[in-house]
Amino acid sequence: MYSSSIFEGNLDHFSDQEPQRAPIGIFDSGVGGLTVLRQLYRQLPNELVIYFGDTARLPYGIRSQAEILKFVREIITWMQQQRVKMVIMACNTSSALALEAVRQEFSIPILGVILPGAKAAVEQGKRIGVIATPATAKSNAYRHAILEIEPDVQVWQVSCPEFVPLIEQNRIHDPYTTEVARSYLASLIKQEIDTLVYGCTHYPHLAPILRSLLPPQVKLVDPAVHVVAACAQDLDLLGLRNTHPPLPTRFAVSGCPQQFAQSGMQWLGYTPLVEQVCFMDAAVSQLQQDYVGH
Ligand SMILES: N[C@H](CCC(=O)O)C(=O)O
Repeated sequence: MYSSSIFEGNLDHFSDQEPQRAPIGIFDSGVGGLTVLRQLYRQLPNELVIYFGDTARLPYGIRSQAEILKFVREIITWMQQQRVKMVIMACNTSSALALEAVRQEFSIPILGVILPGAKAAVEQGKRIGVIATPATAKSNAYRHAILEIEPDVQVWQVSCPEFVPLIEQNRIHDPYTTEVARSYLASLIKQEIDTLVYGCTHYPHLAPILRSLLPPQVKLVDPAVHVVAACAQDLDLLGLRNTHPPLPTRFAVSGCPQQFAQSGMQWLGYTPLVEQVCFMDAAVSQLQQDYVGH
């Protein structure tokens, strides 16, 4: 399982003089991973972070496993070149479809969000709903992880294809988003769930809407909280926790930096400085998006 898998790789990567000072790499398709970054600021305020958003190729949730695996390999290779000490996949879709494969391929510790989220869910309830991207729901990753930890619970998963585009387009306060959320939650409310897992890192951005639609007794589980707690534990185990004062987070995207800076601002409380990283394939996706947009 996940904690022990960290020690399976070789740790040559950490032979730098002060490996504790190396950054943690966090990635997502877009602004979803900022929900994980916010947790990292709360729980591990001394850590330096490199955040990557693959905005030229989002949404990930409608991609095939082969595509996700290719993207994730590219991102982790780039992060290794930036000499990160650990990677957090702040993306459920990547964690569901690519985590196991890349853990075999890279020596660097890589954390996914699904197992920490599943562990937290079974501590909270017995009738567990999971809202997720189409790819994550189809993979059954949450169902399997939850039932492996606790077979004596029930799990319902709902695929929510419209959420990520609405969040990325800054349409959270649009009444249409509330209507979409109402329809996605209907079957879960009917099943009388007692716990709801955010099975996509974008969804905590919708917390006020989801909270207002759910019965008050339903507990919300945000895997971001728990993956960062696991990260803290693993940094301690590896002797990699940074105790020096923090440096500013470095942000990079494959798409338009200005757009990310603008939408990221509302979640971060400051305007991030964003650079562009060019992966060949992502550049082609961006050109296609630009072309469709004109
Ligand atoms: N935020 C990601 C990706 C969503 C997407 O791009 O579809 C996730 O947790 O699944």
